[in-house]
Amino acid sequence: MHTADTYNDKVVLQFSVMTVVWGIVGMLVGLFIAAQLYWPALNFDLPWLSYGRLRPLHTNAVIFAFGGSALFATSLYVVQRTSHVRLLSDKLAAFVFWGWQLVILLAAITLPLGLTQGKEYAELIWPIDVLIAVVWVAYAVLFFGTIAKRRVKHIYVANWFYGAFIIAVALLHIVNSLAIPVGALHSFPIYSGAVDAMVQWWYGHNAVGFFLTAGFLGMMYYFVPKQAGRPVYSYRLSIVHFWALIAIYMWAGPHHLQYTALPDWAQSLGMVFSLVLLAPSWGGAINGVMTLSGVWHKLRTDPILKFLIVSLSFYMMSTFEGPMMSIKTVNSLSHYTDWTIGHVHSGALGWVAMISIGAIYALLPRLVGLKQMHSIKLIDAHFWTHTIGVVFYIASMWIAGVMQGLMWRATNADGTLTYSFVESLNATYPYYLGRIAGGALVVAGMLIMAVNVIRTLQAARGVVEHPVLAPHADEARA
Ligand code: HEM
Ligand code: HEM
Ligand SMILES: [Cu+2]
Repeated sequence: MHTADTYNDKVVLQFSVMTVVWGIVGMLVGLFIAAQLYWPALNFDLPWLSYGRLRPLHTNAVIFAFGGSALFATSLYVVQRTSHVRLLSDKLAAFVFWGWQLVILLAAITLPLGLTQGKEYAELIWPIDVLIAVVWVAYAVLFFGTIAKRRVKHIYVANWFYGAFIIAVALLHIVNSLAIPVGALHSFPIYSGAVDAMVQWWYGHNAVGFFLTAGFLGMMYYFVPKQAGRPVYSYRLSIVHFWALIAIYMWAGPHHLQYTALPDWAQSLGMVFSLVLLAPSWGGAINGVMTLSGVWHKLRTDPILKFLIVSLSFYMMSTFEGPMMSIKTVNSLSHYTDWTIGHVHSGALGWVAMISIGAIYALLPRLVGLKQMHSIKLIDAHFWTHTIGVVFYIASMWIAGVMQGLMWRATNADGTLTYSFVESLNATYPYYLGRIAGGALVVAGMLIMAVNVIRTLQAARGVVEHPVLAPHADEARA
């Protein structure tokens, strides 16, 4: 068969396998820093094992290596299947894969060495930033080039979300990383003061909105209907919440800077847009969940569907919690506490990780010509281990966070503080132990996944060449 008549599933398989690998690595680092917060001696007095250097290693590994690989794998799979064509270029696909792995490797070296720009989620030094921009542009050309040569008239809604994710991340990365280099390893940002802070959190918040949300909604729009065997609940809703999400996310960034030197009106603006953001977030989640109308019973027997649907309930939870936390009076309690960390991980471990894991379980066997993963029982075991782990993690952080906030603000009749900081820290320790237990369960689940993936790949003989399916006649582009 001519290669143009088949899909390029090699790059999809490469990214799928690396999703599992980087998931394990990134979450192990998360577990390690969680343990450091309980047993500080675990830094072994070595600078490159210190908490301040490993924390950004954790966030970069889970967001950009684990989440990123899942997004690359699924977007490149989905865009081919829904456009009825092979990827624009195999060479470009290989460049995107190896380029991204190089970015991850460089991050894993430089962050423990303490090389950082000091901007959260944008820590990597300027030469790596340049490499990221190059790889990202290649990815954009690959994705949109494939859309351009599609053989169907319309562009499937999943691709809208992936496309928005690709464009927005390019914009965010370039604007927030603008800096003047002084030597190969150091640079100064072109912004300063409150403007720098605002640009950084415009970036940080939209990294959540587009890297950790829009792309994964693309995943939802392909894999939930596929796995349920039902069409998307409402196309009208998908279009409305797409545009609303994109228009509103961009303005909510100041909720990360409540009660700072940022002008008051900007803080209030961030709060208002955050509250409005609830609507399109839930619109999307409801569209995903309602796709199961009529086939709810499948949830009992299909653990992949469980991953996908429970991820949506965590998405709803964190997008309800976020708007609440953006309210200034609530934020004055939650900010600086572990409540924020709980919120982060209900989004990250509940929504992002669970939808990715579900999508990889659905996709990986198909790439190698098998109907399903080696063991459905192991997927179910993973589902329960993960879910219980996440609940442990976030429940610990909620209790710890609210307790910290209340202890820090408690005053005696004479106006002095009731508790010292150390007392609040002591009160937090049991909950840090709870998080370690939850994190260990999540990592254990990932190891179960690794076993299942290895067994599945052993049962197969590498990537199978799948012929490009011809579109329906009434769908085809002239
Ligand atoms: C086994 C699983 C995980 C464990 C044990 C874990 C643990 C941790 C710990 C201990 C911190 C630092 C909290 C602090 O400084 O107080 C952290 C931060 C963070 N983690 Fe995780 N994590 C895990 C999985 C993930 C995943 C899968 C993601 C994303 C997809 C993620 C995203 C983040 C982010 C964004 C932060 C920074 C939060 C902030 O600055 O507010 N984590 N994690
Ligand atoms: C409607 C949607 C959401 C809103 C309005 C929202 C709002 C907020 C607010 C108010 C904070 C606390 C800021 C602070 O006090 O420092 C926060 C932190 C955070 N949220 Fe959300 N959130 C939303 C959804 C999500 C989702 C779905 C995720 C993950 C997938 C997420 C990830 C994060 C992260 C990583 C932080 C910590 C940032 C940092 O300080 O490092 N959020 N969010
Ligand atoms: Cu935000």
